[in-house]
Amino acid sequence: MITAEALTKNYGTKRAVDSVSFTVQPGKVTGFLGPNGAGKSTTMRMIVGLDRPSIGNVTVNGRKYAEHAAPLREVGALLEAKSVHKSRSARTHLRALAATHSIPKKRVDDVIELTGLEAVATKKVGGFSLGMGQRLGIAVALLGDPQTLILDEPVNGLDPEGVLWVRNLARYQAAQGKTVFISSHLMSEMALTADHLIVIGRGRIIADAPIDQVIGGTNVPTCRVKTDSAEELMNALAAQDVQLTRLDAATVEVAGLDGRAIATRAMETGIMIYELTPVKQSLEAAYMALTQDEVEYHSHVGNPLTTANSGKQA
Ligand SMILES: Nc1ncnc2c1ncn2[C@@H]1O[C@H](COP(=O)(O)OP(=O)(O)OP(=O)(O)O)[C@@H](O)[C@H]1O
Repeated sequence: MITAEALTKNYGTKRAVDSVSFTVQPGKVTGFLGPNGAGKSTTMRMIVGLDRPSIGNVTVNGRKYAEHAAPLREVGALLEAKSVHKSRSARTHLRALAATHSIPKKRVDDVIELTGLEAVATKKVGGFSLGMGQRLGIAVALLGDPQTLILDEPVNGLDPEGVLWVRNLARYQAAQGKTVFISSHLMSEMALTADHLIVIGRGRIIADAPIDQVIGGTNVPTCRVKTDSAEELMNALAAQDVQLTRLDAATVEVAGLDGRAIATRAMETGIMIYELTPVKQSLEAAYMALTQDEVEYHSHVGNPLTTANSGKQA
């Protein structure tokens, strides 16, 4: 179990993590989500003692990371900053780490096989692709067969087979009763992997709940409607709190009204609709709704077909 209490990190005048308290439970995969710069990596780095909290504290199974006699056996971590000698081979790197914890060479061979690194195990790490580097980082995390796994963006750079493998690995480890804490920006993948989510924005926790609750909590009724009069339908449905998105010539997505309300309005205005399909809320949509006020680094290319709170067609 990971326990954070009023955990805070200041970098100069910047408060990267702002008094966060949470527990990450064993036997579950806990996803750690948040916009760029929200404080995910800083939090993870504090868990494994790579950054010192300015205020508060964080423990793994009741102790600070540095107080564990054999930290690699207690906590396996894949973090962004890698301290790998680029001229070393993957196998040499893993063996050197294993030697610090009296981990047998056999375990090194096992994690090389487990992470699909056999073919490049003797190659210099400096020449590794992004995905191979990630696999090596995961191999390091698994080396001590730890009770707790902390993976910061583990699927970054992995091919589809690798992404699936990380998902299965995380699920398997949790099923074994281990604590698994994963950050990711890939919502579709997180939806398939996590049981529980902690969402952070500008250094503060904005959600800490089972994934179904996070998705359901921001649920806005949404339907896809097919009609030959899309523009007229959008005009008829336009209202505060209704978001209308023209998906194609004959399809409008309506968020904020249920099927009955849409059908009633269409009938009142003499618009024929020939399909009305409820859309299940996605984790991505729930995440966007949760974090819309927390994003520091906005992109400015929107969907030109989306009109919020307006019935105008783009
Ligand atoms: N060593 C540092 N010195 C100064 N500021 C830092 C340092 N590390 C992180 N920060 C700042 O702290 C904030 C949180 O950064 P952090 O890397 O934890 O975010 P994140 O949620 O992991 O973001 P991303 O999704 O982009 O990886 C950011 O504003 C970042 O610029």
